This record gives sequence, structure tokens and C-alpha cells, in this order.
Amino acid sequence: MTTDMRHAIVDVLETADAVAMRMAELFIRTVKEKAEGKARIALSGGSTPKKLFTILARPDMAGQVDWSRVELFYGDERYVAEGHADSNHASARELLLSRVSIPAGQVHPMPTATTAAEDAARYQGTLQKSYGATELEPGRPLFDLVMLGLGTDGHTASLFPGEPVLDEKTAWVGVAAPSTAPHERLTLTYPAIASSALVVFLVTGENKVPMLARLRQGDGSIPSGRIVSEGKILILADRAAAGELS
Ligand SMILES: O=C1O[C@H](COP(=O)(O)O)[C@@H](O)[C@H](O)[C@H]1O
Repeated sequence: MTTDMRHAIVDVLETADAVAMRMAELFIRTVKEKAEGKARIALSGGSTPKKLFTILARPDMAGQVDWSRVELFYGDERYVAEGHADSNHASARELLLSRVSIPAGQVHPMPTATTAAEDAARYQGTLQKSYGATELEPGRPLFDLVMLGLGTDGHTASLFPGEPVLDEKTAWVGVAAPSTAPHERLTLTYPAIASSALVVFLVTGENKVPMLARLRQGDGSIPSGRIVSEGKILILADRAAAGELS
């Protein structure tokens, strides 16, 4: 089974806080329901997941997660020095990772130490080691959960309009150099995201109304509209982002 955006489930919640809470509950459920091994979860970058990180770090929420059974990855990263204010990992570390008892070896930031192309290849190696194979196997998802955001230009992860990485068919991690956003980026590719049991888009704020409408139609002229998953796709939106379509 492959799910495309036209077959995504849409859940409209009243507020951005409610979206973050629902996402936190899904995170907890994903780990609880993982039958064996560790749950591989890709975190989204950008501004939207910050509320989620804050909620998940609360003792009443973090206490529901067996962190020894979680492996965390990233959907994308800005190619900046470790600790940079624009680093997705720095933000996740500050709001979540430094506050929960996840073993350090189970957090996999995208490296930004050599060149973007070399670090993309290194990160693919990290994913392959965790997955236990160098080729993606249909029916055995790389990720139990992939969280994604939605840019006002229709990008998701760092799959920006017009970027060659959109055409990547085999590599799991690629490089993007968007002219419309700061920093070179590393990003999961479409095939890596597709190898997932569940993809969840977090979409909040009224500036996302036009793109959310196109995402829900599976508009292939925007990068997010081309996301597929071998599992399910869920869009969690707040009422402001859902606009008239809610
Ligand atoms: O999936 C993603 O989407 C965002 C856009 O989200 P926003 O919350 O910043 O509007 C993107 O820039 C981010 O890095 C990515 O992981």
C-alpha cells in the first residue's frame, strides 16, 4: 500500500497547542506500540515543532515514554555549526533532549562538519546502520514516524521548489541550497520519507492556508504535495491554517 497526499487523513484541531498535544500523544503511542526493537522517529525542524518539544519534555508526558526504545533522527538540518541558533538539532536539544533520559547514542543529529555532500552520505550511513540494510525494503519501513512541517512556499523537510534533490530516486539523504531560505541544508529525500509507517504533517497559522489547501489536494507542483508513505499520512492542522476547508 502507498498513501499519497490525496489520501491523507486530516485532523483539524482548535489551536496550535492542541496540534502539539495531539502530536505528543502520537509520539508516545508510536513508542508504546513498537513491538520489538527501537522506534525510529524523524523530527521535523522549523518553528512548528517547538511547542511539541516543550510538551513532550514535561514530566507527565516524558514519563510515558520508554526513551531507551527510541532512536531520534531529523527530517532536515540547516548546514550550520553545532549550536547555531538556526540549527534544528540545537532547538530540539534545548527544548526536549536535554530534559529527557534518552541515551546519547540514540540521538542522531545530521552532521555539519565537512561538506554538505559528504555529510549527507555519512547520515545515510547512520540510517543504514540503524535500519540494518543498505537498501530500503518494501514492507519494512525505515521510520516508524516522520514528522514534517509545511513552508509557505510549499516546501517540506528541506525539499524546496526547484531543487535537484526533488528528483533523487535512490539516496536517502540529499543536499539543498534554496535561494529563498537561509543556509544550505541536508534533507531526507522522497524515498527515505516514503519508507515510513506514519508521516504526520504539523501545520499551524493562517499564513499556511493557501499551501495547506494545495497539500490536501496532492498538488504535485509543490514539493510537499508529492510526499508519499508506504504507511499512513496524517495532517494535523489548527483551525487558523485549515481556513474555510475546516
Ligand atoms: O518540514 C519542515 O517544514 C518546515 C517549515 O515549517 P515551519 O514550522 O518553520 O513553518 C521547515 O522549514 C523545516 O525545517 C522542516 O523540517
